[in-house]
Amino acid sequence: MLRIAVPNKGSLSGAASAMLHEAGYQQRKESKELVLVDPENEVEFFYLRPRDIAIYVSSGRLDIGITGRDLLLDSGAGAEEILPLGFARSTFRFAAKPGTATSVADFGGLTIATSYEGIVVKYLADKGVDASVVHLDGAVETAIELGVAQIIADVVETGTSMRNAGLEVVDEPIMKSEAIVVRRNGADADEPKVQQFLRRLQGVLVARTYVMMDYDCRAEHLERAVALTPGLESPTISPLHNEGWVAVRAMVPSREAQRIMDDLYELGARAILTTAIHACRL
Ligand SMILES: Nc1ncnc2c1ncn2[C@@H]1O[C@H](COP(=O)(O)OP(=O)(O)OP(=O)(O)O)[C@@H](O)[C@H]1O
Ligand SMILES: O=P(O)(O)OC[C@H]1O[C@H](OP(=O)(O)OP(=O)(O)O)[C@H](O)[C@@H]1O
Ligand SMILES: [Mg+2]
Repeated sequence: MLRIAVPNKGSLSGAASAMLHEAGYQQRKESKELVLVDPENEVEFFYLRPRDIAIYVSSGRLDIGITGRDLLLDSGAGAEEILPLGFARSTFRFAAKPGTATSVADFGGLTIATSYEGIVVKYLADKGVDASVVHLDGAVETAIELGVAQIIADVVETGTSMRNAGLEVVDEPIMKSEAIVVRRNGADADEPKVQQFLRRLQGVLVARTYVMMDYDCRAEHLERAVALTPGLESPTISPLHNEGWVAVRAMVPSREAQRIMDDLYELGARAILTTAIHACRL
């Protein structure tokens, strides 16, 4: 049985379970369940704190896990990213009251509050900046108002929390994060059960970002139409009963679907349809 760590709380938890469910796996029905066995798929899910997941996976007790890229880096655990999952996207940034600092080089002698001490200490060391770091569990934005620190380093998604605390970001983002799949450093990359799990998640990612497009067009416009809808490998072309017309079928990125439909219509294509993809293996 493949043993997989899934976030039990926080920003990653709901989206990770939703993605696993879309990939055909059973998921727990209530948040107090700690372990769930899915015998049909030969998988066992362990619901763990997102921060602990890279540590469990690096110990070799669990085969793979879903966590955040920032949490993996912060843990310093011997685990590596094998698939980005496209949700819980954020940046990790420094912020301060306006006028405190314009770059990391100004942080010398100051105190920085963060829940991600591992990332911050390493970053400051790489930059050769001598600042103190104080660890807080959350609501880090308030640390400056309460005098615990002059700088914070925290997750920024929309920037609302920082703005509400009257802070502005300082310097470039330390890193970009999103949910990822991790496994132990150096573990066998070709393990069939792991490969099958990754293919299922990749199938969900593709189903979420592509739609299937069908349309009819005159044969003389085919090359221009295909340039608009090249598909992933190459579009399917079928003859229509009406001579001189063909039917085309190709996957297109959902974000571009409406623009492509407009362009195809301009080209003379008709009966242009898009349908959702529920699952796929590429
Ligand atoms: N507002 C957010 N938007 C996107 N990702 C976020 C956000 N807040 C936290 N994350 C991501 O979630 C992961 C941290 O999860 P964790 O459960 O430890 O904290 P949390 O989501 O802030 O939950 P809580 O504060 O309720 O414990 C990190 O990968 C982080 O980048
Ligand atoms: O840029 P924003 O869209 O405002 O999102 C970022 C905020 O979201 C998270 O906080 P959370 O609500 O999890 O509280 P916490 O700080 O206690 O973890 C994170 O720690 C930031 O504070
Ligand atoms: Mg939080």
